[in-house]
Formats: sequence, C-alpha cells, structure tokens
Amino acid sequence: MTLTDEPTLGALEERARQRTGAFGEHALIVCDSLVRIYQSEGVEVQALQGLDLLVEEGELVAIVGASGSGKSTLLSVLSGLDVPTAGRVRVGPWDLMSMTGAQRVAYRRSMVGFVWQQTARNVVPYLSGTENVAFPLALAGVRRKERDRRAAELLDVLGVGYCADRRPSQMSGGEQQRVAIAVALANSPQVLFADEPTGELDSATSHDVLEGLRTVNRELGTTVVVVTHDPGVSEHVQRTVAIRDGRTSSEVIRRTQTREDGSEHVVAEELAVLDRSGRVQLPREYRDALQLVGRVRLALEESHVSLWPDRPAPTAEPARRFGRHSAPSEETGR
Ligand SMILES: Nc1ncnc2c1ncn2[C@@H]1O[C@H](COP(=O)(O)OP(=O)(O)OP(=O)(O)O)[C@@H](O)[C@H]1O
Repeated sequence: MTLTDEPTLGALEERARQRTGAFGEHALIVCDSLVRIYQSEGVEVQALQGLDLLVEEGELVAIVGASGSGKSTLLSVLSGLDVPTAGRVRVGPWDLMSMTGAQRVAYRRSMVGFVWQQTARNVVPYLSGTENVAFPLALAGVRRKERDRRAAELLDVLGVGYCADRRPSQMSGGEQQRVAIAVALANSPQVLFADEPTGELDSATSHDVLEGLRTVNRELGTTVVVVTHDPGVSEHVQRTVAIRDGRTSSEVIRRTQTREDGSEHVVAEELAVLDRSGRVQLPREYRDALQLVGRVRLALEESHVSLWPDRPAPTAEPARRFGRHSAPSEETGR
C-alpha cells in the first residue's frame, strides 16, 4: 500500500460515524452501549456497563441472569420508567433517551404493554376477567361492544376464556397471569415486556404462562421480551440472552432442523456475545479451568482466535500472535 492509499483521518471518522448509524438500523429494539450508574449513599453502582442488545420485530426473547446482573434495570429503561446514564436506546420510532414526559406517557400507552411479577400489580381485584381486559380499552375511549369483543378474543387466545366472569380471587396464580397478559395486550401494543411473570408460580403453572407468551407472539405477532430466573424458559423461546455484570454475555438460539428422513428436531446452541467494542465475556468455568487471571495471550488463527494463560505459549506457532498485546482476562477486547 502506498502512502496515498492510506485513508485520511476524516475518512476514518466518517466510516466510524456510518457504522454507528447502522447499528440496529432495522431492529425494533436497539440498546447501544447502555450505561446506567446509580448513586447510593456516595457509592456508585454500575448496573448496566455498556450493554448492547438488538431485538427484531416479531421475536420472542428471554433475558436471564443472576440476581443483580442488571435485568430489571434494563427492563425499567425499555419500559420508559428510567433513563440510562449514557448510550442509545430506541424502541420502534421512540428514542427513549430524549422523550419528553408527555411522550413517555404516550409511549407507555400505545407502544408497549407490561406484565409484572406480582399479580396484584397486573389485575384489579374487584373486576372480572372481562372487565380487567376492557378497563384499558375504556380509558382509550373504545365503545362497550368492541371492548367486550376484544376482551373475549384475548382471553380465548390465552386459553382463559372460562375466567371471563371470575374475579382474580377465583382464579389460580397462573390464570391471573394469563389474564394479565390479555390486559397488557388490550391496546394492541407492538411490544410486550414481562418481568418475572412466573416468579410466584410453580413449574407446571409457569409452563402455561410461558406458553401463553409464545401463543401471543405466534398468533398476534407481538414482539415479546421476558425477563426471568426461570431455568425452563429457554424451551419456550427462540432466543435466550444471558446478562452478566450489566452486559449481554451469551445467547442460546433454538433452531428447528430437518433430518434426512424429513423429521424435524430442535437444536439449541449457546454462543458467546461479541460486543461492539470487541469484548467477549469468558464463562467463569473456562477461567477457572485454565486459571486465566489478569492477562491472557491471543492469537489469530486461520479460522478462529486462540486464547491461553500468560504463561509459555503452546508449541505450534500461530498464524499471527498478539502475545505482546496481552488483554485483561475478563474481556478479550482489543
Ligand atoms: N435504585 C437503585 N439504587 C442503587 N442501586 C441499584 C438500584 N437499582 C438497582 N441497583 C443495583 O444495580 C445492580 C443491578 O440491579 P438489577 O435490579 O437491575 O438486577 P437484576 O438482575 O434485575 O436482579 P434481580 O434478579 O435480583 O431482580 C445491582 O447491583 C443493584 O443493587
């Protein structure tokens, strides 16, 4: 390459700007390097540490992670209740960083629906199933006949049509949560957020609620993001995103594959997430097994990248070694 082929600084800057603009351009939900810092009694807690997440329209995504990993913080941001400290967050046409108070109310009424862990927060105790679903429609000015039609339709989709005339106290926890999903969908939001919707339920009832979310996604086309501790969730969704230390760390993708004899089977594959800065979180068991602490060696091979402890390197000479640029063990970012 001659000197004249070198891109100018201006050209490099322009390229970087274009790349930023393109991130998640076609996604319905875009979280770009989200940071949320809480100040509590003079102590700083970084709940989100540069989190990247894209959700396409029509997806059903579960977000899992240990307690304190940042799941609820992320959901508060996406539901318009909280504003991140830095980064970019967009849901459909709504830029959640710069919305006014009035826009925030409109966003929460028209674009998104919510199901919370506590059933009492989702349904009104003295209203029947039908009345609960019809309530947000009445607030939106929908006429009685249409309200009842829509309530009956949604309760049927969720498999709880028989709860139409029952009050929440006459329903099981799982039935209440499925009615709650119907309530959240009354105003036809594009996205449904569910925060630990099975947190107070046993495993059999949890199954019904997660299947309810799946039915809504498949039959109504609603994009669903569910935050959960429930280990059984990945069986019900196509994509499970794990959050660790305020960042997306790995994803399990489930695909249906067809065998040679034409029969179908589901294959689940776990992938590490490489974020926009080139960071990958190494699972603790990998770090422990090879005692990866502090610095590691990286090498670019023909088809993959090798990583090993900052001790004498393996005998085979890799194609291109980065040992001189040792990276921190938590993140292989460069
Ligand atoms: N209002 C707040 N003030 C100070 N720190 C907070 C606040 N909210 C959350 N945090 C801290 O931010 C981090 C992430 O919390 P968050 O509630 O998002 O985690 P989580 O993954 O939802 O946990 P859990 O599964 O237990 O609900 C934690 O360390 C938590 O203590």
